[in-house]
Amino acid sequence: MSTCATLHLQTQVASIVEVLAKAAITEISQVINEGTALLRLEIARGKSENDALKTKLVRIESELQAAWAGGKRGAGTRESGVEVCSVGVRLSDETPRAERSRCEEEPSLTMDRVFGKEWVSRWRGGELTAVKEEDSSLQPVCKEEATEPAEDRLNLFPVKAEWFAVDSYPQRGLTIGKQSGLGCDAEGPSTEGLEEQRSSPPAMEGIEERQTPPTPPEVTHRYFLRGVVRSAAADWLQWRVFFHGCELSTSPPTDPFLPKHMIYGKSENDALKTKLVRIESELQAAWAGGKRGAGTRESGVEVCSVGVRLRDETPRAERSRCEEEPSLTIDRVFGKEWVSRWRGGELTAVKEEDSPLQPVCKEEATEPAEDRLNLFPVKVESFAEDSYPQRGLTIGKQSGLGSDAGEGPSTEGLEEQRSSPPAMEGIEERQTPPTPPEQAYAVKLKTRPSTLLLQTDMSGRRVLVFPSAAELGPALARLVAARADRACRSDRGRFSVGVSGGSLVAMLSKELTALPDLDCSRWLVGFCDERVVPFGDPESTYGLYKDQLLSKINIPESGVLTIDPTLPVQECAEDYACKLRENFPGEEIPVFDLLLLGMGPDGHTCSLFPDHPLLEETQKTVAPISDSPKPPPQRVTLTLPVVNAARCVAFVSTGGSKATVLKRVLEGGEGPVLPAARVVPSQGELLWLLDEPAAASLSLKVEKLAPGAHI
Ligand SMILES: O=C(O)[C@H](O)[C@@H](O)[C@H](O)[C@H](O)COP(=O)(O)O
Repeated sequence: MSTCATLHLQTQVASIVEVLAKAAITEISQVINEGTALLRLEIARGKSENDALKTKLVRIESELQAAWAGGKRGAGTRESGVEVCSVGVRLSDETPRAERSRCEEEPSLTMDRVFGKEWVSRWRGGELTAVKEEDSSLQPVCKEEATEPAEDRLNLFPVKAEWFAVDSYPQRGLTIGKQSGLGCDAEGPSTEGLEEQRSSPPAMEGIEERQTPPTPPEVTHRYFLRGVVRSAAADWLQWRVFFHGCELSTSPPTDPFLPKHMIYGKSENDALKTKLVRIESELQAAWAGGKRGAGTRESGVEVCSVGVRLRDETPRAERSRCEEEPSLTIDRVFGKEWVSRWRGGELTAVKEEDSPLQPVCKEEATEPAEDRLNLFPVKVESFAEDSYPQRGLTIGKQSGLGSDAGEGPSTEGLEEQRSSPPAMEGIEERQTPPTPPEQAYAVKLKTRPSTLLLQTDMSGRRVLVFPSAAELGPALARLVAARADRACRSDRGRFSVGVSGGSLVAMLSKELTALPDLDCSRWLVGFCDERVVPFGDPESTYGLYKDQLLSKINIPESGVLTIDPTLPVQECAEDYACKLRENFPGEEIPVFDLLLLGMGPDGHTCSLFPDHPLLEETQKTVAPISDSPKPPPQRVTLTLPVVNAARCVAFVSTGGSKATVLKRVLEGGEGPVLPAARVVPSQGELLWLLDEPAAASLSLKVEKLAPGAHI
């Protein structure tokens, strides 16, 4: 080609390229402008969302603040002016000066174990000074006077401080609470020197404080346009155009022209969202976990000073959770430790100091309101067998619950009360004197707002009497079905029940199979004891249940834990214990939801017989016995540690032949404690279902259920 033609061609190509370049640049700048406009819109939206998030955060946090400040409604006494809160003591206007200074002096430490979470809080002078959750160390908390305008404040009160190891900090959310991030080391917050930290927020070594927002990653200023530009005018034409010195990153455009803080706004936005989610879940957890006021109205669960109380609007799921997981609240106030257990919103047991947990059951209040004393978990001494007559109940006024002037609840005098039963003014004593230990005896307390009937047999025991076995049977079946429903709805998702032999087999089988729609698909049935005989032997408890019950309900084969009767009795017990371990994973002692026990005329239960060494077994969960006084001689049996670990133990005993032994088991008497009287669940409920002939000799207070009533 001649030079002239070449030049001409080059000119043409140059002019074409120039035209295209201009078109491309126009196109690109239009795209950038649109993109920028979109980004600006996005940022503006993000900013407004930011602001909304901050506003919501401040509100949520103030709600949490209120919750914390609100503590749990006290079970304290009006007179003392000191109200015990869930997380400490709070002073009211009428708190006497002496009391106020005492509160200032003695930090109250409250440890709440509610729904498996341990919340420890320390208060001084009515102010929350430190909190901790689970095994993190106590987080000091000081509430700085807010200096920033409200909408900019990130947090104002003690929330569970998330501690970031230094290397993880930049990737994770915000440090919660500048105030609560007080001094931390690699293991998390230290608590020594809390006092000086109250003066000023200490350096958070290891965690950079957020003086200024972290700068966003450098945005590359080099713009390389790499890509395929589809020219609007010429769809058919695809050009690959490279402009040196002008490269646009191929990642989503980070507009270089936007002010930095607007880009930062997005990451802050995300961080705020993260924090908000956490705070809200904290709030939910706190409410559900039993911190009054820290929850949401929806959860409907309000924590009282010693536990959780259900409200009408408490959602069913929350209600069952409260019923399922007894909340145990340990309040250390004025140097005293009050432990209270609540289940289903009702106070089921209290104890003070190192005395064992005392059961509490509530009768409907009968006295007129004005002459009732205050509701307060009373200190009830548990009586050792030999000391019982010498020690009285420390109840009501004597234990300083109705406090005297200004001194607040006093505990002096408790000691001398041990010497002689205190005068129980305003408290009706039982008509007949209570009888010696491991007895259930009840002293009627006049308290507000209800009459607490205290039984001191150290278990949440109830004695229910039915006119006859015919009425008892259906109530038993309803009890089993109700406990099964509750257990299946719990996070265990199944119902574990232990059944006994004897007359229980026929009653239970008849009544359970009479229930409509009984769903046993998630049941696990074990045997409280079993005879080591072939399953076809009429003495085999499993054999009887298989014929009368198990073959008639929808329980899977894997849902029945049987022994291997072909093994020698020792190995048989070990094999059965192994099956329990497999079916109660992680539980050193298997915890059954319900154990159904019978009691022999000699006071035996399971295959635990009077004066037998097996009564002292504390290590094994299943023990062999070869000398059973009740034939057949070879059996395996659950031991007392397993029986007493159950969430609920229900004895069923009917017939006049049991009357004498029942009186001894339930009301005590001469001689060693019988096996059935040794069933005192440590955490669970204890129910005795009797018919009137069996209860004929009892003088203790019993419950009589109306026909069809639920237990
Ligand atoms: O297999 C067993 O023998 C039982 O488990 C046993 O502990 C039974 O429950 C009592 O002996 C009461 O039996 P009655 O209810 O028949 O009196």
